[in-house]
Amino acid sequence: MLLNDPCQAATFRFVGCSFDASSGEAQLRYAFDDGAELIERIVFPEAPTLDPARRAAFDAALKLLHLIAGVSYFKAGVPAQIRVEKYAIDRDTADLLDELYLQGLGEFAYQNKLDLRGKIRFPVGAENATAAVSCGLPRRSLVPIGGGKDSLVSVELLKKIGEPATAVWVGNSALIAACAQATGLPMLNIQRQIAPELFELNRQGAWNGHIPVTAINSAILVVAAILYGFDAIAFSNEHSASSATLEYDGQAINHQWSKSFTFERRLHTYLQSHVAADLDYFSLLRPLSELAVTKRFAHLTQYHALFSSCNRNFRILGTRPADRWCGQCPKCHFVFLALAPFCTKPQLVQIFGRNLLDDESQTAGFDALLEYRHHKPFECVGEGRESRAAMYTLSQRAEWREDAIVQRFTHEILPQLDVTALALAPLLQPAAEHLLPARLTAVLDASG
Ligand SMILES: CC(=O)N[C@H]1[C@@H](OP(=O)(O)OP(=O)(O)OC[C@H]2O[C@@H](n3ccc(=O)[nH]c3=O)[C@H](O)[C@@H]2O)O[C@H](CO)[C@@H](O)[C@@H]1O[C@H](C)C(=O)N[C@@H](C)C(=O)N[C@@H](CCC(=O)O)C(=O)O
Ligand SMILES: Nc1ncnc2c1ncn2[C@@H]1O[C@H](COP(=O)(O)OP(=O)(O)OP(=O)(O)O)[C@@H](O)[C@H]1O
Repeated sequence: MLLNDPCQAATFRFVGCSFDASSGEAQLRYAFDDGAELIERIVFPEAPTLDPARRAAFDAALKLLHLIAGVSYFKAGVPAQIRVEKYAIDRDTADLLDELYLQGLGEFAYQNKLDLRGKIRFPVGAENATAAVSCGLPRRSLVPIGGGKDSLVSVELLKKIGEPATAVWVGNSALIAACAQATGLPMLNIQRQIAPELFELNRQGAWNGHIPVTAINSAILVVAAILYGFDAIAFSNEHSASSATLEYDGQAINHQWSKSFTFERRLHTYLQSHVAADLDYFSLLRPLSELAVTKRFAHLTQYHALFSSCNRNFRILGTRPADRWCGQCPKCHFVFLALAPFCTKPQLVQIFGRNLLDDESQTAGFDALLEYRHHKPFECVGEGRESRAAMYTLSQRAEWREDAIVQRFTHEILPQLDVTALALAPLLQPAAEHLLPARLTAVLDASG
């Protein structure tokens, strides 16, 4: 199949979106210039008949999903012009998208040596919308499950305070399904099929790189919340996700931008004013650092043989690790290091099947986490100060201090650091910022 070269296109078109109530399939259509349509399909299983009170909210949510999910395709060509057909968007919507596309594609632009500043402009064709109204959403939470530790910590916090919740995931990962099953919560699995032509465009050399996938999952779950009736979407994005990966040319580049508090607040406000006034979008773990999360996860032994944070498990096309942890990537390195202060050594080695801290070939990977001679990796890992505090803690423990990577830290890196900045305890204190609805703030006490 030979497709138009998206890098030569003048315009990226949001061609239209639709929802088939009988099959539960949403179709999101895009194109470059007058090229073939790229159609993403998202299937909401056993979709109930839409409550008429929620019709307007559903239509607004579907358009928002169309606009946000377009980032996967837009990035293949990054044309100068954006056209939204079939419906018009207002200033607030355009501002939200301009920021999401610029910041969410920050890593993509940095890696591809592109400067997108001032170049992404969604066209405004409508007056600002009148304020959204409440649409009678029942009081219950959707908890997105990613297969990793964070969402499982959230699940257990919600159970502790008796919040009615459903575990939801996007895509067909068996690993995520097993974690969701183990929560014992009701489950909802939403299928997502990226337009296959995108993979062909990638093979033909289109622009490629990281996209703000949490924003896409968020928009899918907003549609689900309105369709099935949930008034809360409880993500599990920690405080540390707001820190930039690096600074470049005056711009903060954050791999995890769509997990940041900035994006959370932006989407939360937008949804309540433009989609449904009674829908709460927030992260339950926002006050917690990565280390505060791993401390809690260390006690959730029922999930230790099931979870994985290694993103190689979640590829659509590429090869996946045989045994849940590839042991080579930044996520494997970070989660090993961040759990180590809170687990016994045999427990941790059993989870990973090996001791990554006693493997000299992993030195560069751990150096990057410590921000020693490298910048923090482009992955969802904690702040450099968290990794340094965890490593320092291990260097003081008999069971870890002889291990190759820990020994090297002690002899080569530690003498260059200020020991007073390496304490674990301050990093375990909850931060004040969060958007939890009042009924859920009890989890902040339950998480102590
Ligand atoms: C699983 C993964 O990390 N994938 C990234 C990887 O993709 P790769 O080519 O190795 O394989 P596939 O996942 O099979 O994807 C094939 C191509 O499809 C495109 N694509 C995929 C999903 C999507 O939503 N939009 C897409 O455009 C893309 O062109 C793929 O090449 O490398 C890609 C290029 O850097 C990344 O775009 C892939 O990232 C996925 C979108 C993904 O799901 N990544 C998450 C695991 C991830 O990075 N999560 C973040 C959360 C932060 C955030 O929301 O920004 C994290 O954990 O750090
Ligand atoms: N396929 C998915 N479907 C729904 N939600 C997802 C999916 N993948 C990730 N998420 C959610 O996105 C957020 C960020 O994902 P992230 O990978 O950081 O979390 P995690 O998988 O719970 O933990 P870990 O940091 O150990 O990987 C979490 O709330 C997670 O539940």
